Amino acid sequence: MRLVHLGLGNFFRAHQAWYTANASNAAEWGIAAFTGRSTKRSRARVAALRSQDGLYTLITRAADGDRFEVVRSIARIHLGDEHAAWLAYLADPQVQVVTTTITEAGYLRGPDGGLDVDRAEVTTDIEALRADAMAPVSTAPAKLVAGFAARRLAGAGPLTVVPCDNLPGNGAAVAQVISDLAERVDPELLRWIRDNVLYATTMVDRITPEPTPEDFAAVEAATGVRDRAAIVTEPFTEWVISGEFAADRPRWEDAGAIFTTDVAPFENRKLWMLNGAHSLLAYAGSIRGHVTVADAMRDPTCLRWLDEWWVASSRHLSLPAAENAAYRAALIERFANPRMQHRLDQIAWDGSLKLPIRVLPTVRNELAAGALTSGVVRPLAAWVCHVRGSGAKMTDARAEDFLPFAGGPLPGAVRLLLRALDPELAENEAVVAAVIAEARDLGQL
Ligand SMILES: NC(=O)c1ccc[n+]([C@@H]2O[C@H](COP(=O)([O-])OP(=O)(O)OC[C@H]3O[C@@H](n4cnc5c(N)ncnc54)[C@H](O)[C@@H]3O)[C@@H](O)[C@H]2O)c1
Ligand SMILES: O=P(O)(O)OC[C@@H](O)[C@@H](O)[C@H](O)[C@H](O)CO
Repeated sequence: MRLVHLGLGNFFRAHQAWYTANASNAAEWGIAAFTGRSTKRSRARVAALRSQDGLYTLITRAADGDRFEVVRSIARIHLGDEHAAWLAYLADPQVQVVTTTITEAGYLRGPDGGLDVDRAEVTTDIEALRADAMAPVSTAPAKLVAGFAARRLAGAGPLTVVPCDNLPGNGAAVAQVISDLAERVDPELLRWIRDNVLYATTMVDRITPEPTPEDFAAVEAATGVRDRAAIVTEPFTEWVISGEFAADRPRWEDAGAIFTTDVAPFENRKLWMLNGAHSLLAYAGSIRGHVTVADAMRDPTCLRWLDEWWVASSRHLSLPAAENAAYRAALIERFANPRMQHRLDQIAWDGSLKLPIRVLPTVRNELAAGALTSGVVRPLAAWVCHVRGSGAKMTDARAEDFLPFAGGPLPGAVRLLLRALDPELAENEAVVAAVIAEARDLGQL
């Protein structure tokens, strides 16, 4: 094992595990994969993958047919609470890379981007690590810090963390939460981390929905194998990576990954145009009764909303306009793939953490340009409606911070809900008025 992954979910199997399997030096890079948590869903995944020795079928689903491929890069499979195994891998000098896909919520960032030290689970983990730097812990930042403590003790040398979640500047973001946590645990350990751990920054892109029983049946029909760990993804895939690596790494570039000095222009385009549009459809499209992205793409009203969103978001990107137009054309084709069942309620999860990343930059940019239109605030208004019970069912890691303000007359609720996303924006009367008007248009009284 030379690579450890935290957050064994759908996306990792369609993306990083696939790139690693297709690297020219793949034979040197077995992955030990851990789920982020130990939920019932995680246990089912672990059981399915273990029963297949880590092998699984990747279904690449184009509009005109499926391609089936067995991915062979996962060598060990663990539940998130198998702490002794986690420490043992991180203490092994052969292990030189840690990748993560733990969702935006998993980094436990507060409003300033640093570690949210007011959260109970963070406090509990800090106390545990103060007593014993390798104690069992539950949060991802604490697991990484405990792993680094084990690595330091073993003298196993430097390594690189490669975050693969939809967070802008994800390398700096994870470095910050690690440093915030380690400084509260042990200054010596913090020093070691600063000297030995490097963080890559990545933009990741490949639409990967939750697989369905029909997907498992498709694998069985085509290959004769009953594969309960199969994953469906789209043909399009992108991985843009920047940053130095502390030691060795898989040659992901041989599988198509792009190494660059600045991920930000690609990251902004992806987060604003793809993920922003996804969130728009998740909230506004589900209010119109749509269940999947492809359903919404058959609705001319949703297409008009997307058009308005893309005009607004793309004009603030630094990449050439012609490239952005091509990206947008490709998005229309990707979203409309009629054979992908990408559920809007899956995309809608954790909106309070996603909207500040995917939607608010465009709202601020358009506000600064004096161009605040209904098309720009629609994702925010639709999220307000979603929180007040319209469209897709709400699931949000921060629900307790804003749900108490969601009821009552719309104007007051809009102001308080916006405050939960961005206090400054909530003070802007033009924004508040535009969101109220658009929420009314979407059916709120
Ligand atoms: N699915 C996609 O199309 C896609 C594409 C690009 C990027 N991503 C990124 O990957 C992330 C995961 O997507 P997925 O489709 O694999 O989801 P998933 O639900 O299949 O897997 C999520 C993984 O994260 C872990 N996790 C969830 N909450 C956590 C928490 N609070 N702390 C620690 N671990 C936690 C889970 O245990 C699981 O291992 C997304 O949130 C996104 O940032 C996904
Ligand atoms: O994965 P999430 O929950 O951050 O966001 C849901 C979708 O917008 C996302 O998964 C996209 O499909 C993906 O980012 C495409 O690369």
